[in-house]
Amino acid sequence: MDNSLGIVIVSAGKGSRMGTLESKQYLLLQDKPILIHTLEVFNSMPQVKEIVLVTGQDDVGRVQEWVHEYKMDKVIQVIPGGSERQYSVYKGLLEIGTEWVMIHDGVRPFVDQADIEDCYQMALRTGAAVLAVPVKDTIKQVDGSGIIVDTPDRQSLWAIQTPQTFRVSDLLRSHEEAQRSGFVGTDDSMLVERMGIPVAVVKGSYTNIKITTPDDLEYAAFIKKRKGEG
Ligand SMILES: Nc1ccn([C@@H]2O[C@H](COP(=O)(O)OP(=O)(O)OP(=O)(O)O)[C@@H](O)[C@H]2O)c(=O)n1
Ligand SMILES: C[C@](O)(CO)[C@H](O)COP(=O)(O)O
Repeated sequence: MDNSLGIVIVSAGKGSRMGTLESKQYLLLQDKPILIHTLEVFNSMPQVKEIVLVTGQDDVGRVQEWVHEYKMDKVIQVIPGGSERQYSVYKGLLEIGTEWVMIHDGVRPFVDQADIEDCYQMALRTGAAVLAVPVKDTIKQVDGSGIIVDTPDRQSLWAIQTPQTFRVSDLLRSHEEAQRSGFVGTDDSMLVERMGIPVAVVKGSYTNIKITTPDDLEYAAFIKKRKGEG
C-alpha cells in the first residue's frame, strides 16, 4: 500500500482583508515570515515526503531564497498560483508525486503536528478528512434584507480549517469536474463532496487560525508567546 504524503501550501493570495502593503503571508511574526512558520511545521514531520509551495507570481524568487535560507529541504517546487485559491491549489496538485495530499493555507502557522497526524490517519481509514472545530456561537442564516430566515442546529455545525487530506487522484478529478462546470468553492472539501465522496471531519484546535484581518495579527503574536516561542 502506498501511503506517501505530499503537501500543497497555498500562499498566492493578495490579503485584501488584511490591507497591508506587504502580502500577509510574508509579514514577520516574531523573527520570521508567517509562511516560514507554516512551512516549518510540515517540513519537520517524518510522514511528509514532499512539499509544493504556491506563491504570488512576483514572489517566487524571494520565496525560493527563504526556502534555502531556512533549510526547508522537503520543498520540491515553488510555483506561481492563480487568481482564485482553487486555481492555486490545482496548480500545486499537478506537481505532487505522492498518493495522498494535504492542502494547507500558508496563513495557518499554528496548526498542531498531532492534529495533522490525526487528519492523515483519518483520511487513510476513510478516504478523505479535514480538520475542523465545533462552532461556539449560534449561527443564523440571514436573507438579503437582513432578516433571519433560519437557525441551524449548532450540534451539526463545524468551522472548517486546513489541512484537508485526500487521495491525489480523487482531488484531481474533483478539481477538473469543478472547472468543467464553472464551480468555484472556498475549500477543497466542497469540490470532493460534490463528487459524492464522503469527507470525514477531525476535531482540531481553535488556535489553528487563518490569519485574515489585522486583529488576527495581535492574536497570532499572543498564541506564539503562549506556545513559549515568543
Ligand atoms: N488566489 C489565491 C487566493 C488565496 N490563496 C491562499 O489561500 C489561503 C487562504 O486564503 P485567504 O486567507 O482568503 O487569503 P487571501 O486571498 O490572501 O485574503 P483575502 O481574501 O483577504 O484577499 C491563503 O494562504 C492564500 O495565500 C492562494 O494561494 N491563491
Ligand atoms: C480553506 C479554508 O481555510 C477553510 O476555512 C477557507 O475556506 C479559505 O477561505 P477564504 O475565503 O479563501 O478565506
